[in-house]
Amino acid sequence: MASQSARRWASALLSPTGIAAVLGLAVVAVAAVLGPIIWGERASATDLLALSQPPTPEHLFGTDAAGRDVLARTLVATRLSVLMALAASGFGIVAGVLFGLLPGVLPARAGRFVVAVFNFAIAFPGLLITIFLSVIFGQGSLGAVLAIGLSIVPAYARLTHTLASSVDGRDFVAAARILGVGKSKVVFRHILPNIAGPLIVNASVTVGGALIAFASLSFLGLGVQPPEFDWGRMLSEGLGRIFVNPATALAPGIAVVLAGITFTLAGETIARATGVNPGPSSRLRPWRFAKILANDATAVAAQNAGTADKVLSVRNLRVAVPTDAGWFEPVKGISFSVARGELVGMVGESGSGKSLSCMAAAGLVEYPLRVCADLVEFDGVPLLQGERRPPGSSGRKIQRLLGTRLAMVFQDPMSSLNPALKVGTQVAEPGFLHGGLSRRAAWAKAVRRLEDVKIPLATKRAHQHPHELSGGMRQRVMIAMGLMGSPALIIADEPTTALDVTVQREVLSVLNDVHNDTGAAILMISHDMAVVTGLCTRVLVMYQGQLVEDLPTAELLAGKARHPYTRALLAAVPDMDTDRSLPMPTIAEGMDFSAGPSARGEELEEVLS
Ligand SMILES: Nc1ncnc2c1ncn2[C@@H]1O[C@H](COP(=O)(O)OP(=O)(O)OP(=O)(O)O)[C@@H](O)[C@H]1O
Repeated sequence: MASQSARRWASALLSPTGIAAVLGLAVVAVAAVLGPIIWGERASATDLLALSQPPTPEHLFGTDAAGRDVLARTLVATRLSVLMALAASGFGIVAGVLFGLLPGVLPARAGRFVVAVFNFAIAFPGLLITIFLSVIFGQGSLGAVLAIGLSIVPAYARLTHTLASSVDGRDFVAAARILGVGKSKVVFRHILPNIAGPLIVNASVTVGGALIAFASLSFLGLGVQPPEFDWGRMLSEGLGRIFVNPATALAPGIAVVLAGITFTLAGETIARATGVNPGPSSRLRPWRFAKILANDATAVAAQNAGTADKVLSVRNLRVAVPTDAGWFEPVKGISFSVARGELVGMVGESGSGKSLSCMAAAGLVEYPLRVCADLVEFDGVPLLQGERRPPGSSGRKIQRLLGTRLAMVFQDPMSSLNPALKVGTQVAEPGFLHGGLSRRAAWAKAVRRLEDVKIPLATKRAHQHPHELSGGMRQRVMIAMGLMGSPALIIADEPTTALDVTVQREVLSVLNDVHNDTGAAILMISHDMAVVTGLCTRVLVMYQGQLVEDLPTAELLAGKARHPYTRALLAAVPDMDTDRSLPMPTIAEGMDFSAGPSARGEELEEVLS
């Protein structure tokens, strides 16, 4: 675990962002520590013969109105500018985090009051609060630190509260509460460690923001007062003479921007190192194509030949996931197709790559994962060739095609429906997005579709939110949403796993009815052999990212599976004749089926015996 985290830090620090952040921080640190020692004298030395001079070899950024070297002053000002930004951010962040966690510790009513207070404070622009507070605290560095620190508090409190609320609903927090763990212990032991990552990342970005806030305050004459000077004060002095000598404002301006970028890059690096934002893998591309077929129109035509009767054709599809140790391929070059109107099942153990394959085929796999294929074609339109969209196919056209001709039904309908929107609004959406219907017409069609999937009192249900529906109804809502277009294919990813047995039957029967009524093909992903063999006419078997078997259901049930893994999978399914006094056959983890259909190792015999 420790070495994994060390590897992640090493990879983050060695990325271009990490290197830039480290170099930037080193420059800022050296200037802050050594600046006043090395350039302190030069920064305060006035040269009455060189007042407001433009850049010269002796004064690279010219001199100010008192004849002092602007570059030396900028370097010396680093210490005060950075220290003040760090102090204000530290104060604001600590107070903000404590304030944001407070609602979790206080009784419900008091907690709501606290939330209302920081929500109220956040409604005011940060700079306005800063100016208001600095007028109260008085001019000078201490007043500026307090004013900027306090203005950071509401935003940080809100961020902390939002992050804490998202963790608060998790099962482990509920378990801790059931065990009688006190409120503050739950907050500090269970919630805070789980939100620390994003808070730390935001902290470094906040330091960059604070630097700019100090510059703004000094620019308004409210921050640091002479003889002290920071970048903001220098900016304000320089801008007064910008038409006479622009270089005097340029040097502190560049310093503020560079320091701001440095802290932001540092935040990005910490995010990658702590896993909050994984970032791109160190190796840019998992695959190297000797020749990108996408550029070859003849190759496209040749590849498309023979796919007309297919609603989905997938050739050599691969998905790669970036990990600390390089690229991991959960889908290793699979090829399959679904004919128009066909019922195909995809089975395999958990983690075999079923969902990822189908999501990748539907173009739903996102960065940082990478997808490539010799060809993915849906409804006669090539979607992917190599790692890109084939030339000539527009993203808009593909989006419209997928929006109207492909329906997806996911395992957990609660997380695939937006809890904040009414069911009818969500079902109607494809109607006015892709179907060219008015909102009213789309709503009416949505209600008809809810009736089609046998939702009782569809008009009333359309006005309800997802949490007011049962699990089976939510699943039917997802199917109804797919029916707003004229789907050629429904990809159902474990649509019945989260439902009880009777509701499972209802949902399967709705899917079957939809297939019969519309002629849509169905690609049903499941680890339940009974569900797949009950509905589908052909079965695809996935094992460790590979498609190891593709055969008609009748042959599968007749014991004609050729691959040892499929036979092992079938052997592990109980039936009415199974002797319940004997332990069920299991497929041990790590069993080697790689030798393919001809393998007849001892392991297999053990499973099948
Ligand atoms: N977004 C992702 N980021 C990283 N790894 C992923 C991601 N999605 C899937 N994987 C990995 O890819 C592998 C295949 O996942 P997939 O969801 O396709 O499995 P599955 O066969 O559908 O399993 P299950 O039946 O449990 O849903 C797993 O090892 C999983 O951890």
